[in-house]
Amino acid sequence: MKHFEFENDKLIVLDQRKLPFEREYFVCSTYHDVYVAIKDMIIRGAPLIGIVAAYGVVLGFKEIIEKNMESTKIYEIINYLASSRPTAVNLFWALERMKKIFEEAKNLSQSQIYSLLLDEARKIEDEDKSINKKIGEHGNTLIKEGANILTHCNAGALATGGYGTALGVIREAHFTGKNIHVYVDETRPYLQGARLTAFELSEDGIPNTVICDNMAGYLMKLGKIDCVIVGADRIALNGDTANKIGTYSLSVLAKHHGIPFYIAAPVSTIDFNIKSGSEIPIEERSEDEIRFFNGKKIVPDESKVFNPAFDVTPAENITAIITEKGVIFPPFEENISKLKEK
Ligand SMILES: CSC[C@@H](O)[C@@H](O)C(=O)COP(=O)(O)O
Repeated sequence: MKHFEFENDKLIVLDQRKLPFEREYFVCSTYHDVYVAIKDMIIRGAPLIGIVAAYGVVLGFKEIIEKNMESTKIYEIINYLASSRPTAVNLFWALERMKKIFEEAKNLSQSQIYSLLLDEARKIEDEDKSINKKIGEHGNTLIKEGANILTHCNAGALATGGYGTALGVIREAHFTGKNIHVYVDETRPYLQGARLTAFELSEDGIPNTVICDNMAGYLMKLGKIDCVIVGADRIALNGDTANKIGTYSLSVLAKHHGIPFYIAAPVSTIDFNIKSGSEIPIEERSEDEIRFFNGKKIVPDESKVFNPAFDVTPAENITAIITEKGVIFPPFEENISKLKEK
């Protein structure tokens, strides 16, 4: 099975908390289950959060029909799903698309509305897969033969409908025979790099080496990194980009060492409503993600912990943004605005 599938009115998702050593599935039969899957990071990654939320709306509407409720109850359900995680704009983008379909269809029968919502969710899923392939192809033009690429977190197939954004570029470079090597930041505290990215790369036979996050600067100094490619959770109009905590530090290191720093993301990750990164809400997650490691307490109780899940990389640290519509270079403000019209 794939890492998620909507079938017979159920959304079945691969439980990413258990990877790489266990393959367990979490079954979402209700929109509340979908909320839990997103909030508890059973699934994660900006594009996948959007896709899964769209199916959450479908399940929500199914419940409306079964319980003889007013169709407009869907607004409440959409708002509830929107409160699952705050940073990845793809969540709000996908919910907005679903809301639009509902509004255009609201005078039809409930079963017709249900079918249209399901069609839209499937469309969001299918589009994402082809978008990632295009991101891969555009990004590959930036990758040199034999490149050593550093990535952070997981912006792979597991974080999207398939293929991945940052890992889409990496896959494309690998499958076009460029002999690349990937350094994978383990990505504390949730370890998306060590658990998920290393797993995906290894499954595809892409040579990779996992490092602790604090080793990246040393590798750059040794001349072992040719470029950095990461995904994004939200990109502001001026190019400021929110991504997994630690991305900002990497961008500073890359700039210091004169290493190109690329963001790979679909246009749906651009928030055309915000001017700069200071407007991006940064999720704070449970202290326990830091206090505990593998179920074992590692921090003294007396110590406080702080667990922001994302940070914002300023546009001036970004060499280019790779999208399905092409590679965007500075001036970002001007070039990102043009994407809206394309
Ligand atoms: C293609 S996924 C891009 C981003 O969503 C990814 O880099 C990231 O930061 C994921 O964070 P997560 O907290 O695991 O959802």
